[in-house]
Amino acid sequence: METNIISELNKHLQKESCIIYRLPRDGKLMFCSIKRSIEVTHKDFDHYLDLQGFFLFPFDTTSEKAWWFETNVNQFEPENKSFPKLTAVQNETVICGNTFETYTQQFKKMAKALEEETVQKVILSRRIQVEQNLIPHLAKIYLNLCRTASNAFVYLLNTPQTGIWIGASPEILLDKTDDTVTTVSLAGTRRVYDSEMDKWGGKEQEEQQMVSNYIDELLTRSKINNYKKIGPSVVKAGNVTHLKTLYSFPYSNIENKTGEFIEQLHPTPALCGEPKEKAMQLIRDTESHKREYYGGFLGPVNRDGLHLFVNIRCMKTNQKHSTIFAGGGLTRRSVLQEEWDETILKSHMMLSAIEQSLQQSQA
Ligand SMILES: C=C(O[C@H]1C=CC=C(C(=O)O)[C@@H]1O)C(=O)O
Repeated sequence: METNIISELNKHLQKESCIIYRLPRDGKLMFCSIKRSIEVTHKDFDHYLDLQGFFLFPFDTTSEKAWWFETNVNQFEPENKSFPKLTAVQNETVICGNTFETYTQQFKKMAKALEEETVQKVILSRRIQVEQNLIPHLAKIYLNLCRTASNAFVYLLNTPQTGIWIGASPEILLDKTDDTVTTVSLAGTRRVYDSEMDKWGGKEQEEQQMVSNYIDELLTRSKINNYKKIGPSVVKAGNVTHLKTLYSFPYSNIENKTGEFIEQLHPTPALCGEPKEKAMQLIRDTESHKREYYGGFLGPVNRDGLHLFVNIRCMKTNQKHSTIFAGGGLTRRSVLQEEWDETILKSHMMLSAIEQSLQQSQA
């Protein structure tokens, strides 16, 4: 059966452009062919809400384009949904990326801005490169991600405009199902094995609280008073856990102004920082890479719903190499080595999926 899915995936990947996605906790793989690619902005966002398509927005709309892809969608339901567990990464020698020295300099620059209270929180990200052509293995990598990250939105996107991206995001940006809108405040990271609430330190609770405060303020400013808030609770995302607060409110609050609302919501302090503009500038001045679509958002839309996820735990790939993006929230309480280790931890789900697929290909 698995060979079947892999050959379906490979067939689909032969196309010049395509998108494959699986919604969280869903057994169905959605295969989308792209009929049209249209450059969009937040302003014309609502125009596309009744059509069948897929949005892709970058982290920073001043440096990359945002897209709406009109799609034809076919559903594929694999029979075997009980996926085995992945092995841990064994061969770390294939990887390289920002050195610890570069990361240290960037951390120090951000720590100074935190110390001087220019910002209260800022996200420092880095890239981890795999020096290998992973394109022949993408179908297997994708399935391996579906196995490990059952709570995540798992996608694979290939378009001439954006290149190939693959990821398994645990973070909803905005979901609209049956006239209810959901968003989340997700932040703070720990290994899966120490996931009980009382093990969470002040730094993680504080950084997640900053995201919640930001959402609370936005909802109040937008005069959305009838919202429900649940959490924070501990949620699992592959090999890590996060703190999550769930927000929901009736769609009527943002009807005809969903794009405008999203423009204010994204990027939250889970990906940018607090205050937003200063954190954004600090990221532009400090990181030596462009985030491109990492930290942006993406997901399908049609008349029945809108499912947007923040593009984290993702990788961009081409025939020469692949780049995994991983970041973490810095506050005044951040410790250099712990933040560096956290980026390694966050990249492990993708690295394990790669490693496993390479082993499967050799077997
Ligand atoms: C920025 C990332 O994660 C965000 C989401 C959850 C927890 C995070 C944290 O603990 O720092 C980040 O805010 C990433 O995975 O690259």
